[in-house]
Amino acid sequence: MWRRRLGALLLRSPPSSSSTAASSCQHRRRHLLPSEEPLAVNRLARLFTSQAGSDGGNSQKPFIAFVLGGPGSGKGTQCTKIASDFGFAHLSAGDLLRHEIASGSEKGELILDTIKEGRIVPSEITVELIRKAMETSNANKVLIDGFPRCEENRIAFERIVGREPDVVVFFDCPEDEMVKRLLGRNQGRVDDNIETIKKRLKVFESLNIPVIDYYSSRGKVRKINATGTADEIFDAVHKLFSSLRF
Ligand SMILES: Nc1ncnc2c1ncn2[C@@H]1O[C@H](COP(=O)(O)OP(=O)(O)O)[C@@H](O)[C@H]1O
Ligand SMILES: Nc1ccn([C@@H]2O[C@H](COP(=O)(O)OP(=O)(O)O)[C@@H](O)[C@H]2O)c(=O)n1
Ligand SMILES: [Mg+2]
Repeated sequence: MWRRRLGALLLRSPPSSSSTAASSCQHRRRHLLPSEEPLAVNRLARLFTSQAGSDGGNSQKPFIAFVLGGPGSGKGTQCTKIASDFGFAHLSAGDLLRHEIASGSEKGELILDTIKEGRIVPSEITVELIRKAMETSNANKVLIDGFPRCEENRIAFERIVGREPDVVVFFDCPEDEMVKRLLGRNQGRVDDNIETIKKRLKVFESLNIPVIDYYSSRGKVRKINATGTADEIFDAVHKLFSSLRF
């Protein structure tokens, strides 16, 4: 129901890498046997179970809000405001990946190439970065911004953590507005150019919308109209977070 056709601009572009992007995520969707679980994912499970209380566990688990929306929909902008007003830790998957590139780690080259192409980085890399960031922040309320980006991301997280996020906030924004914002972002990002933006929008439609649809069917999604000024949008966001129990 939230699927929107690409604008005329995007329809004219050849689907050069969307199929590559899809297969990169879907290629990794095979269910692993327990003995095959990536180390990072095992560690993530331990992080969550070790925070469980003596009541069987639920009271001390962090409240988790996944924050989703197309590229340029305003996820980062709104997360900063939510963190400030409601005391959430803000973990941006994209920022964590960019820091990994900047750190000069051996995974950096793969991450950089993937981001330049607008594709999805393998889940074990992203989940490990999120795990470390959660461990460091030790927060009891967490915004996870830009994750899960595809079914592989979602399955890796939920299967190991053993529960769903408490809420999924979806910033719904028209594509022409997202393109305009990204081209004006001016942060020197390697993926904020029109060619990569077209690919990212296609990846959002083909891989991320299904995740949003999945959580919608589970009653988890709170859709926010992401047009208007950042402050106008935050009015709606503020109302939403004021209504949540965390
Ligand atoms: N409501 C808005 N109206 C206009 N520009 C916005 C709005 N919200 C954010 N922006 C700008 O659009 C760009 C993308 O916003 P950002 O929060 O980084 O989105 P995302 O994290 O979803 O890609 C940034 O330059 C930001 O300052
Ligand atoms: N869960 C994630 C999040 C981001 N990424 C990569 O990082 C890029 C930038 O993500 P981002 O969340 O910072 O981008 P925006 O939607 O905020 O513009 C994405 O286009 C992907 O290439 C990923 O592979 N997996
Ligand atoms: Mg962002």
